[in-house]
Amino acid sequence: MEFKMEDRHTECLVKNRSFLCSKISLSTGLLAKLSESGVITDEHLQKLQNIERNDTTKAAVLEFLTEVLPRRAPEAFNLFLEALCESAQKHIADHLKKSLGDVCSEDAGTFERLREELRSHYERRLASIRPMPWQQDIYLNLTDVFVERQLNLKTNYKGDERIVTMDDLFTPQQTEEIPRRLLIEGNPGIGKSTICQTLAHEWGKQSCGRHCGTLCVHSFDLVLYFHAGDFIAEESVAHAVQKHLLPSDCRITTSELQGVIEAKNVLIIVDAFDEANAGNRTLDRLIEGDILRHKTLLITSRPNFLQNKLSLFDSKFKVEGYDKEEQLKHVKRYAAHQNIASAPFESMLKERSIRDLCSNPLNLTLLCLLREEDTQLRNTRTALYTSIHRIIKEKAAKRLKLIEAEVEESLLRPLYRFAFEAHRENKTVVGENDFKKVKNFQQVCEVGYLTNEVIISRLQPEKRFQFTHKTFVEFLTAKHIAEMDREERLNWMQHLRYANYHIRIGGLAIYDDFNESAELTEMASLVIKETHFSYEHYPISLDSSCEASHQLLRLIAELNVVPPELADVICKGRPPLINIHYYCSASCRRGMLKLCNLRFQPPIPMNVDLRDSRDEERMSFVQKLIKCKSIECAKIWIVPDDHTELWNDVREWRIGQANSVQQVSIHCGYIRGIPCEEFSFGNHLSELQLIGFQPSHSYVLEAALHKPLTSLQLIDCDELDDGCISQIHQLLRNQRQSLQRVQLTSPWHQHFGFFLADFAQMENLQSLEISLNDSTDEEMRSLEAILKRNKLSKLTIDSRDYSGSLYSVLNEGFNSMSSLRELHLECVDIIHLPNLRHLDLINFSLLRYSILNDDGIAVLSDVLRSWRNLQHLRIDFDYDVSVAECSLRKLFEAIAGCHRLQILHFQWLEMADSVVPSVCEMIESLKQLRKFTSIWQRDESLTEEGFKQLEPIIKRNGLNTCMDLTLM
Ligand SMILES: Nc1ncnc2c1ncn2[C@@H]1O[C@H](COP(=O)(O)OP(=O)(O)OP(=O)(O)O)[C@@H](O)[C@H]1O
Repeated sequence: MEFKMEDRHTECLVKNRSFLCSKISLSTGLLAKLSESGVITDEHLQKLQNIERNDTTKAAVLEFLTEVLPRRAPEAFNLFLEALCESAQKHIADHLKKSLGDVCSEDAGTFERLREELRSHYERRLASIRPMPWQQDIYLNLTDVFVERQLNLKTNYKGDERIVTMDDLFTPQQTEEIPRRLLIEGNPGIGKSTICQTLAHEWGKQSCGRHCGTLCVHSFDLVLYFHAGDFIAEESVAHAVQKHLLPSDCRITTSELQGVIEAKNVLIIVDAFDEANAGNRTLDRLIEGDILRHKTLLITSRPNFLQNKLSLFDSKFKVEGYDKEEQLKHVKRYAAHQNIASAPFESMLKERSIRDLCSNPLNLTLLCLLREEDTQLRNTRTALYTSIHRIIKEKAAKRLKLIEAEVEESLLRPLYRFAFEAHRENKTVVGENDFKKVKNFQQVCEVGYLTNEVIISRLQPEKRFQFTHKTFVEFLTAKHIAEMDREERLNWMQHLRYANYHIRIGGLAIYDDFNESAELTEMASLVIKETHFSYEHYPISLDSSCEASHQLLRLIAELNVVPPELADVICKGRPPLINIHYYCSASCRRGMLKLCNLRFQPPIPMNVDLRDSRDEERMSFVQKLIKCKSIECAKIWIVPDDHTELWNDVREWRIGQANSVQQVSIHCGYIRGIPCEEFSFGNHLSELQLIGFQPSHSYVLEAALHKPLTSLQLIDCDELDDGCISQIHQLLRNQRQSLQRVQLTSPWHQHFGFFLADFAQMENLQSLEISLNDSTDEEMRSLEAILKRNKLSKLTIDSRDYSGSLYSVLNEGFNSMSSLRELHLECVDIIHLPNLRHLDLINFSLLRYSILNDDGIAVLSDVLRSWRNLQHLRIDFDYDVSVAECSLRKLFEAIAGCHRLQILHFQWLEMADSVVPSVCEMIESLKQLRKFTSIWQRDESLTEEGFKQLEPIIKRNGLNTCMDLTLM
């Protein structure tokens, strides 16, 4: 890249050319200094030495003066003078300085003194960051923790932007001109001051050597670093320098300062325009170019304080929040600086409850400080937000020169109410009409939770305000809820929609601010009822998720102590089973641990799905559950990355041992190889579920051969080899008496019918799930025996090839299966199974690849009418077959008659506008329905009109809905 030297430097070199050619000695010392500071490259060096050797020193110096130096970075001139001084040619440097002085009449001595004074001031005073300015003892080393920022450069009035790095700050942008007035805008705590501080500090560190490739801060002779308030009551920049940047015994007069500032290439940095913009005459003149027009001025401000001065700026930048990479860099630098492991900080970035905060550098720094200082704080989100809120409040008090109580009373309370109202309408941006009602609104904004936004419409600018983070709206809302009176609060809670709706606001500050536990109990009962906390929850499956019933867990996670009355209410409403899913938040898990401290008799069984996350927090969570007396950690789901991890998990959690978890689900998909050490389960292993089992995992089965299994499940099982088959035969024979549940299923056309003879021997078999394909007559006879024994309560059959004999065995069997409550059929044509209507099912699924044409729907509608106790229904429609609307309507009518239905799941339902009314009627009549899912509406026959009719259903109180629709 070609650079252009400052004109006055070029002039000075031209004027002194013959002097320099005859006086300069290209000594090794000088050349070494020049290359050390980056003024010349190795190539230049060689060239100069060649010229000197083949011609004369004068010729080499001339080459340097005309071809090299003028094309280097602007600061190269000063570096050249420094190199002269340091290589015993100071007299030449002095001559040049004097000559420069002739050009611009400044006192070289004053400039040097001033520069040294400022450099050492910045180097020492700006070396650390103090995130909480009133707590001077908390500081971080700037160079160690600083994360390089990106800036959005506004490229036109419409708001188009381009990303540039900090190195490009002073590079000419739209025109060739070096920008003279620069503006950086950004939200509170986003890092504006830190950018200014870094620039001044960098400059203080003398030259940049070769590092800065462009017009960097080192190209300025002087950097003057101010807070906007420094100009108040100062008549000139020189006065402000004298008062705020120099020691009082420095003895440089303001007129000397004025001379230097005028003569030199100066950068004036002014931070926080928003904090001191009123009546700041000198600063205004500086911005307007009424004074020091040719000097570079960089101003920072929160957004939209300079609205009427925007045209004066050549470059306008915006700093935005950290992206993921910058967040990671921030926490890593922080940890390295504090000399501690970065893992806990990195996992903090993933914690859902605080993830929102992490994009703001101030909040992220506070989170790091809080996490390091007090691990307790991690335990409740309320405590964490309260700490941050306290810091923001103190910062506001300092900025606004008020005492904290005044900030709370006159600014924060109105803000809490304001947030509550915004939250109710699900807004983070508020318009003029909303804030006109609030007294002192401008000051309320300055606290730091709201930022000023101006939407430029061509006709008229519109003023709007935005909350910096959505989670803060929730926190502030909770503060308001805590201040409501009791009746108002209960009334508000009663009208909330709980299902499929995260009332996070409830999860914050409210409880700790209550003294009356009667009210707390009342509220908890309401939440238990509305979120179906006490209902039976279905065991975890791969696609199950954290739902509204966990709301209570998240609420108690926020309590420091659970009062006895509240504990009573929770014990009375205990659910028969609790699931902790992979997607549960840290707050669900903390709530669960609080629940462990209550006394449940008998203990509540719990399933925990850990999947592939082995972070410290989850590991210790499981350890605590295992030890807990009130909870029986029944089943654990793990997805080990390899055999070593599997071995570690089984050992660490003592899987299968008497006093630990005895049911396990292992996802074997990633496990390769065999552990070197012996692999074994404890002697009490009662349930083993293996997903993605392959013959290479047979050592896991081996370890279960002699355990008292009640349940063995091989799901998504690969083709078995002879060794595995005989191992399973042996296992089934060993456990013939104890096994109550077996599953051998595979989506890949596998046939496991050869185990049916073993199953037929099991007297206590209650649940059978199997994939069949091409069964032999003998196998069919075994199946018939199992069905007719009438012991099964659950049956799943998945067959690619329903031979006539399988249909007839099933259809016949249904006549005598009065114990069957759960039936799942895959790839079936239901018209061959009319005897279904003799069953008394609670849970029925017609799964994928089933044939569901108009005839099938007629049979299904018919059988549904006879299942009076049905609670759970899943229908996977056939996406290759279109069905008549009247058939669908009949089906919906039949479902509408299943009054006990709680969960309804449709897959691939073609929901056209015309069937929407009957879907609505169906759901309307299902009073007990609490979950309705309809996935993948492939056809585009649902219009916005139809969707509008569905809306009241989707939003029905107490109904958890999940609809995946495509609108036309
Ligand atoms: N680039 C960065 N690298 C590391 N930490 C940063 C960075 N920027 C900001 N921080 C952290 O965030 C805190 C707040 O940043 P800063 O004071 O610069 O924000 P601001 O935009 O000036 O805010 P306000 O408008 O409230 O004055 C700093 O004290 C520092 O701890």
